[in-house]
Amino acid sequence: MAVNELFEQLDFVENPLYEKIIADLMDRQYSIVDNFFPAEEVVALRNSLWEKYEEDRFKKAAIGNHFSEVIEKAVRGDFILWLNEAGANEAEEHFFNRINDLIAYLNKTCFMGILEKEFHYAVYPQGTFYKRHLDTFQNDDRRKLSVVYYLNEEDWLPGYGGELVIYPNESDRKPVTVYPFPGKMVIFESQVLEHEVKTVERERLSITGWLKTR
Ligand SMILES: O=C(O)CCC(=O)C(=O)O
Ligand SMILES: [Fe+2]
Repeated sequence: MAVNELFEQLDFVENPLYEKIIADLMDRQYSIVDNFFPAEEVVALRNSLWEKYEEDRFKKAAIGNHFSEVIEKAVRGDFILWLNEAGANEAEEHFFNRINDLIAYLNKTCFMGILEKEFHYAVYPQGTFYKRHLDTFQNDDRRKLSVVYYLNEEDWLPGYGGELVIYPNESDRKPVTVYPFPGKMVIFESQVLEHEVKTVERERLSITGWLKTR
């Protein structure tokens, strides 16, 4: 039986966007998608972030259990709030629907074995950054794919800083600079690619998360 016939039998619908993400990941361990969600969903998520931020629910992000606050501040300066899928509001529910759809696709087509996920909002106040690191530094080797989704205002400019810089593994490939424009999603292999967030000149908003194996 031809593969396409098999997929038809499994009620499989090929998704060109997901196929591009998969091809990018196989080729260079990261993928950048400019409009993963419709613009109104970005606005809804940004409003949801602000609401919770103003309720004082965000905490200074840590880098593990064994570091002092001083060291942590020299490594990363963002404030985070973990999302709870069970208690998601409407905007977050849309977000999780799309993420779950992507996970189902990855598991079906690539046998990635993603069984868990975790996501947090992040706010980088002016002057903060996140030094070069690997997302598995907390000894969480179940983190397979890192997902970053930017919620900045529509008028975000490159000069505001806060670029994500990804360092490819192959020494012949140059670092990749990603501007955190609203609606942009970056997916990369957590165990492979080091990256950093450059100093921000404006408050920088995002959702960051991980797709995890057992
Ligand atoms: O916000 C970004 O662009 C990356 C964030 C990051 O590297 C992290 O939270 O581990
Ligand atoms: Fe990271």
